[in-house]
Amino acid sequence: MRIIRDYQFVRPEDRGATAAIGNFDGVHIGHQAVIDLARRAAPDAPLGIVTFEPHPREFFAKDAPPFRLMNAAAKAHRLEKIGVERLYQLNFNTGLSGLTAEEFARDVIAKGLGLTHVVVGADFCFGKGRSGNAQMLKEFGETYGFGVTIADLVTQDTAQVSSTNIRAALSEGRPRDAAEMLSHWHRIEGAVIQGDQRGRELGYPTANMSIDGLHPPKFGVYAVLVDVLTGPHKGSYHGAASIGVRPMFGVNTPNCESFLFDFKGDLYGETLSVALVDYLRGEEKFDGLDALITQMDADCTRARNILAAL
Ligand SMILES: Cc1cc2nc3c(=O)[nH]c(=O)nc-3n(C[C@H](O)[C@H](O)[C@H](O)COP(=O)(O)O)c2cc1C
Ligand SMILES: Nc1ncnc2c1ncn2[C@@H]1O[C@H](COP(=O)(O)OP(=O)(O)O)[C@@H](O)[C@H]1O
Repeated sequence: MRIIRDYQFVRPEDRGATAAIGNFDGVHIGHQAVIDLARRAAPDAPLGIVTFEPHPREFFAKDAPPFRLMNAAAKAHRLEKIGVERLYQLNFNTGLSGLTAEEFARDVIAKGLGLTHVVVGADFCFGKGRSGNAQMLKEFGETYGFGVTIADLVTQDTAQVSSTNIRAALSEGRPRDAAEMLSHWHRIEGAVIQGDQRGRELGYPTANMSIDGLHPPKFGVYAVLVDVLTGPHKGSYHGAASIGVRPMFGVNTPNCESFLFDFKGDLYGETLSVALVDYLRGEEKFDGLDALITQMDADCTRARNILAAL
């Protein structure tokens, strides 16, 4: 998969794609259905995605609480996994956000990216002030020479599959419900950073990751599948992770800390992808470290059993 960030200087081999347009936060089954339509609309053309970084909501409401299900790198990984060949990850700035609907259709889709076909969800809005809708895109396509497919919204058990419902499932500690809507585990992806070096003293070294900018799942302890994506320890591991603020130690910045079972080694700086499988319990403040360690032992036994049964 090639990532193209600037729509004004696109190489000839990156033009002529069929692409789905949207934010695709989570890449859930609704998104995948839209992407499939793009694939089927022109099976011989490269399959593309047009998306925006930062997410337009982050751009317009910089102080709003974090809501993203995945960062840009995690989204790119997921899209590559499902067969996307061109990721047009457009820089969402004053210039792009100021284009009218027609300018976006003409200058970005047609002239800039040279797309032959685009697919959007039925609720798609685009252009300055969200003034363009799916039907208008169809008309612009006729004028500027690209095909347009409007995808229906996908539903499951009557509830709409949406990034919003996935966020709600995660906030309520229901990662399996989120996974059902995603068709894959919800994952937190990023680099392993330094913590307080306390874990190793507890007998539980934990690989720490920032969750900055991400929608926070319910704070607490999870059974997790951990993929180490880089470095000498590349591979898949079972583990237990704690997401939250560590009330035992009075820390305020939330993060994600994973203990990998049957593993020893240095993970600092490596990229991890941590899949949330089951929520085990809330974060607690114990009377002493021994009580915390006893509880962590129990958490790990439970997590091992859950993960062995997958
Ligand atoms: C399975 C598991 C359960 C945990 N439970 C709690 C908890 O209930 N309360 C808490 O404050 N921290 C909890 N933690 C977080 C630990 O306190 C933290 O990983 C440890 O302090 C190491 O921090 P460090 O990586 O910054 O050195 C848990 C961690 C793991 C791996
Ligand atoms: N089984 C393991 N699970 C997670 N990390 C481990 C494990 N064994 C060794 N490590 C290493 O130890 C580091 C965590 O140790 P810890 O004392 O918790 O330090 P920190 O506070 O910096 O996270 C990890 O980042 C990783 O490099």
